[in-house]
Amino acid sequence: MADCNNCPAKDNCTSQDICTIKNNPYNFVKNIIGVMSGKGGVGKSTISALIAKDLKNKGYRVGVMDADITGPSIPRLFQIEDKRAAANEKGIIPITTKEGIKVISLNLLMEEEDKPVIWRGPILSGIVQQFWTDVLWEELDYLIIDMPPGTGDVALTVMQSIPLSGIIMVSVPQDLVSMIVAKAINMTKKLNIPILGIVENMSYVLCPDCNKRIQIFDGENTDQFLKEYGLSLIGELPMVKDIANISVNGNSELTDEVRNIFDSISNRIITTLN
Ligand SMILES: Nc1ncnc2c1ncn2[C@@H]1O[C@H](COP(=O)(O)OP(=O)(O)OP(=O)(O)O)[C@@H](O)[C@H]1O
Repeated sequence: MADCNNCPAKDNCTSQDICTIKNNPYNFVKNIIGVMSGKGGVGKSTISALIAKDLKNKGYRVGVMDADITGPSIPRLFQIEDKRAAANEKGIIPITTKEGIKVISLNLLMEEEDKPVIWRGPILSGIVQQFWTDVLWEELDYLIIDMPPGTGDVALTVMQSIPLSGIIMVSVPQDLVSMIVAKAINMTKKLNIPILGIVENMSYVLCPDCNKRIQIFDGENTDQFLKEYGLSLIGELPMVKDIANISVNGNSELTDEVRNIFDSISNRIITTLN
């Protein structure tokens, strides 16, 4: 029988008898959102960080778990790459960013951030499990999990050993309708995890001189694809320098256009999970 007292899923769960999820008795996390993509490099980590910052701005208690163990970019996105997490008898203490967001990443536990982790799947999966069971998240309204790209071993571990409230799927226009995204969507559906929506990153380029939107890919089959899978597009982000530079400048350079898109994405998350 699972330990359900402080499980975020306890109100809607029907599988207490067979559930094997372990929860940390010190943690009370209300909502857990996995940010997933069919393949790497589409902006999943950047979007995880910017959703977390927007939720924090709205006054929520927010944490970010970097489950992309072999490509951990979350510490740099929060400019905490020089910090190292400590532990006490209760568990691992996440680093708190200047915005007040709690963050854990393997890089915050490694001596040097550029040392590769040459470990096989079961060890990587074990680390992700520990990020849930052994990190002192304490009370959070939202825990954002930057998932590893694709549908491999570690992604499966996140989905099976952490009680996710929902998934945000990140894609780029040229592969929104592709088989790779469909695989990730089907995996999520098979594991009965709700998809809160799709965020299309690098949807268009904004001309820095005239502010004209340039749509590089026409995305003509997108509507049909979304309809087929019963999903909605909850944000379309431009490809712009201020997003590419958040690990250097933080949020300070973000335009109102980009801020408004994240405001609307996080509002959708809040209302869907309420
Ligand atoms: N909308 C955007 N405009 C400009 N640059 C972007 C945008 N989104 C992401 N990038 C840049 O694209 C690169 C990849 O982004 P990111 O690391 O967030 O992707 P990822 O999907 O998490 O990658 P991985 O799967 O390898 O971890 C980064 O250099 C990031 O700064």
